[in-house]
Amino acid sequence: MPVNSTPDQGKTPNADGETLPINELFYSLQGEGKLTGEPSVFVRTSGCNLRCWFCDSYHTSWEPTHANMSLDDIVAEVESHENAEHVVLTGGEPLIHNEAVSLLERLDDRGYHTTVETNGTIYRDVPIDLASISPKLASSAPTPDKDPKGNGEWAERHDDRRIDLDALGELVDEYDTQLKFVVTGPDDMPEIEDLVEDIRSTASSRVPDSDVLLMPEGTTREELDKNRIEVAELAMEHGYRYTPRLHVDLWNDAPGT
Ligand SMILES: C[S@@+](CC[C@H](N)C(=O)[O-])C[C@H]1O[C@@H](n2cnc3c(N)ncnc32)[C@H](O)[C@@H]1O
Ligand SMILES: Nc1nc2[nH]cc(C(=O)O)c2c(=O)[nH]1
Ligand code: SF4
Ligand SMILES: [Mg+2]
Repeated sequence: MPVNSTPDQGKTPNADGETLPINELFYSLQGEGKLTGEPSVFVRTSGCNLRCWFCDSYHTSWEPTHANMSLDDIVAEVESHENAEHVVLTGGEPLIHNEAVSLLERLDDRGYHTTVETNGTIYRDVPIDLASISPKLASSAPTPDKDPKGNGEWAERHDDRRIDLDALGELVDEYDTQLKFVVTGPDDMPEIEDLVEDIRSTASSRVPDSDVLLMPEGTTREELDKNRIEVAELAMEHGYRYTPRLHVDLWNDAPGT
């Protein structure tokens, strides 16, 4: 269900009035990370505290669009996809919303496996089966030459906010995790290695190399064709995992996939 309109659309909030701004809700295969290939319902919230220049969900960050949906309606729509045992809460940044907590509790009560796709800047105490954390590197900054909308107005705010070691440490300690880095080229590697070491020093639990995943940057097959082999070879060189972008390989940049 792609949602391109603005609020409410006549939806009735549930008794406690909780709603979430939903950009799209669809059934697909998990395209990224350790659970790649798993049939999953994706719930994509709108709104983000960062502005990566390459954001593949432009209408949740740079120009957010959504309909406010009640949690009842979201859960009902998730349940309508009868073959899915996995739900992926993504965005935008889903953890900026207080109501994400109630949604995850309800999904957990119903026995779903929940993955949360997060940029790792916010920790919340909530039932999450896999915290899929994608910390943002310096190369994600929307500098004037890369800004998809303006002239670099977000670059400084983005850079100030993109890493919060306390939040990363808590996420790693409390949940099963994967650290999924978007790689734009070999120059990203020293920062990834330093950050992984910083997270290891901050967290109490062990962060094995097998929980560190390198994902090529790219929103189309053509873009991925240019860098997937280089990123795969970087993963081999460093002993980290490689993750494809299966949905892009299968369906390119089609919405709702
Ligand atoms: C749109 S984000 C939403 C969740 C959260 N805001 C985050 O960044 O992790 C979902 C996933 O797509 C990744 N992503 C976004 N744009 C990308 C691109 N151009 N190439 C590769 N991965 C991208 C993010 O790093 C994240 O792992
Ligand atoms: N198929 C598919 N897998 C995904 N895994 C993470 C996604 C995301 O946008 O968070 C995503 C997505 O948008 N589509
Ligand atoms: S943090 Fe995630 S949603 Fe926000 S701009 Fe970056 S990739 Fe897009
Ligand atoms: Mg995506």
